[in-house]
Amino acid sequence: MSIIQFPKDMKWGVATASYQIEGAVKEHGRGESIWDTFSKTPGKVVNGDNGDVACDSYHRYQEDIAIMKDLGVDYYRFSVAWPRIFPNGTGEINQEGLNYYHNLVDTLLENGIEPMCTLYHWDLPQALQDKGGWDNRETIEAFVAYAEVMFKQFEGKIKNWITFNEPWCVSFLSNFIGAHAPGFQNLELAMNVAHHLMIAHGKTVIKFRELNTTGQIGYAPNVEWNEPYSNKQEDIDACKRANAWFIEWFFEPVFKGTYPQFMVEWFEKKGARLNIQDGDMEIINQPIDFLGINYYTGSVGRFAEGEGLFDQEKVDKGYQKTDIGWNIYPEGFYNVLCYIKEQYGDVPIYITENGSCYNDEPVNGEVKDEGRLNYLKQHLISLERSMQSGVNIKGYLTWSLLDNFEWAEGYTMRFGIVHVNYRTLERTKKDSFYWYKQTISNNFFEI
Ligand SMILES: N=NNCCOCCOc1ccc(-c2cn(C[C@@H]3NC[C@@H](O)[C@H]3O)nn2)cc1
Repeated sequence: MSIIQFPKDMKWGVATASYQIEGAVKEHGRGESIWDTFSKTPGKVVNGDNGDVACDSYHRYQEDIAIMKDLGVDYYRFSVAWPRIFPNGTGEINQEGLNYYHNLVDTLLENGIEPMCTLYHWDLPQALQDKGGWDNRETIEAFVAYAEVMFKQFEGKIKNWITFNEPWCVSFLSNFIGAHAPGFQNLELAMNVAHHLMIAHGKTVIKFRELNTTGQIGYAPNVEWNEPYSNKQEDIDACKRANAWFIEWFFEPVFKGTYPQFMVEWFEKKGARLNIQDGDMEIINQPIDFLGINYYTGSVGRFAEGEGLFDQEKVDKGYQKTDIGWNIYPEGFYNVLCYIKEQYGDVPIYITENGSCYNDEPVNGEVKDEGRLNYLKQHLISLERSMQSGVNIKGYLTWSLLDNFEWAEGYTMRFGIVHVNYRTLERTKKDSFYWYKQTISNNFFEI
């Protein structure tokens, strides 16, 4: 029996997002988001599911906070629905929308739980999409104005701010692959969306500092790890490109003020060019207080001419998979964290999302989600290993507190440590909840 021990100042938490849990999409003046539109577009979401009700956390947040209090978390990472604050994206502020988040934050603080607030977790006001969305530079200014309202409203109450969740998903998954809202399939569009997101991030960090806002600010890229199948240079280069799509493309502008040239040239070969204007890179290159990292999976990859965007194919190594079909690859978690430290130094890191999809249902009031429990253990072992290797990990927040609307997969894929019955909205703590609760309390676990 051995023990995996975490440092005494380790922070533990859970994460959710507005469109995935809140519901109440027409309540108290909320405006439409691109996910309201996308989820109601036939064929975009499994079973035609949408976030109209979701987990109804808009009305049940006190119950959810009581569950978190029982869990013993330090942090609750949630996101604000921009369309609740600015129903049209800009212009008139919706006080009822602000009131909801004040009630949420006040209740968290009353229960000794620190809020970690994500300003953008994909629910762009539809009114802004109607004017080009993130492809339109005006959306950058609209976002900074929205962020400024939030900084001023929650000064001293929210001290942990994340500008953007998973800019890769917002740009490439949503505008090149087309699997998420708004669902375009244009590489150059996706690159310009990504660039505008990063400018909005930089301008928001500048605003945060100008206002002397109490607390810390960062962003939360999602990363994968592609391990070369062999030591052949073509396999190494192919995996470098695949990794850089998530890492260098979204890290270099922030940490170095440039885009990775080898990727710029690769995209140019594909006929896609960046539209960088004077001053853009200086704006993006703002020092941040922490880096959020979202990690789920990885794979072994090798060169395959003409395969995908990067002449790279995934190699099936027989890894076990979760119920959503993603490899269980804890070594990739260790590898990517060590790579980030090697490339970007000692930036404080919070794991802002790590979790797994297992669709176990309650039996006699219990949910025996052994797969999720094993995934958690394996990835926390990798996390502790990375800390022993000098990675500056400050905290770990698992995705997710609740089963919820998993985007294009709808309600068919469950990531929660708490089961949600979508008919009755009843919450049931899973075995993984009780294991995570014990791990948080002990700050260690046995294997
Ligand atoms: N890698 N190449 N893919 C090429 C082929 O893409 C097809 C689909 O791709 C993807 C890639 C990544 C994801 C994804 C989902 N989550 C989970 C959410 N994270 C934020 C939070 O809201 C969670 O719900 N994280 N990542 C989905 C689909």
